[in-house]
Amino acid sequence: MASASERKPWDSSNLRKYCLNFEEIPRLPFDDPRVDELISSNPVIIEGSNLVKSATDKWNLEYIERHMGVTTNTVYLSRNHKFKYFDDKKIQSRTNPRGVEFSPPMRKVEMKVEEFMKKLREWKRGDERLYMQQSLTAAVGPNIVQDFVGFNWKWINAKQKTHCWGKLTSNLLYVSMEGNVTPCHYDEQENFFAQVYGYKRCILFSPDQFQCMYPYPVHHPHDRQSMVDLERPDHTRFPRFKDAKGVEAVIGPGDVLYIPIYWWHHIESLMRLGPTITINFWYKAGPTTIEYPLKDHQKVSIMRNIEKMLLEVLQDPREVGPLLRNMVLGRFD
Ligand SMILES: O=C(O)C(=O)C[C@H](CCCc1ccccc1)C(=O)O
Ligand SMILES: [Zn+2]
Repeated sequence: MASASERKPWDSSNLRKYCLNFEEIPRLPFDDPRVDELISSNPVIIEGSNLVKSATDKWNLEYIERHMGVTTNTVYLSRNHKFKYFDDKKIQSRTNPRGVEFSPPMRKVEMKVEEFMKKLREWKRGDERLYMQQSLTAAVGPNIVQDFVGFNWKWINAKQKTHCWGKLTSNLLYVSMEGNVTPCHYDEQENFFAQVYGYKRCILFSPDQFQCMYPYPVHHPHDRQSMVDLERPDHTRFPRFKDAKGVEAVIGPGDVLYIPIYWWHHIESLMRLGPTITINFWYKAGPTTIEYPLKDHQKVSIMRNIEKMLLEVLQDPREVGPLLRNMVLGRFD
């Protein structure tokens, strides 16, 4: 019988079941030269970087509650376990004059950290689930500022330089309930995803899986999210999804997952294993050198620009699909 320290902290009963099988994301020590060979076009879990050691050593919910400071924090509430992000600027935008109906799947409230933690402690089945997603700024308490200052900036600044990324735009602090799911989406920034407390399962798909992932239209509030429900995929509407090839890993305290720009990612806090705390490091993309053949993420960016331009000229989002269909059907086969 493995001792408590060697016993695996989780097993398959903590993971949600999906119809796809996934390859494992490689795990490498931070000083392994293969890390830099993988970065910028492949995900990789980097071990032993001590990137957020000042946090993994001390942070838990009690510490966050005591030191988060007096400002309110952004908390999402969902009636189910899915926290499907939506861009509220796209709900009643001028290019959506007829208000194509959209019912947000979750709601956003500003909460003091004490209130958030109280709701977490008193949560019972049937209550709305909570997910705090707060940008780490100087407004947090002095202890957390101190821990932030103590991150391994030497290591991550060197990574930013080696890979010619743009500036660090934000560090988001995620405090999630067990079992919460962030459905599959991509971001337009490079991401070092540092796990501080608890375990998260991360399922990633490359940008070249675009045809299998069926993203919402760019003008839709769920822009950048996949329309496919990983738990109950509609194989009639999304026939190519069954061919999607994903990679996955469960990350724990001290692990840093590199999520390359434009890579699809689904993130779940393991079930029945308690709350999770993560800090992300979002970087602007580096300069785009145009070399042929174009990379798949560059084609995603081109498709996004075409949809944006069409919306600008057509104005009515309902005309974008028909025009694109008329333009390609039977003409480029
Ligand atoms: O760090 C990342 O990129 C993640 O996706 C982390 C994810 C929460 C992200 C919430 C969100 C989704 C879409 C747009 C902006 C924000 C998690 O850890 O649950
Ligand atoms: Zn994301």
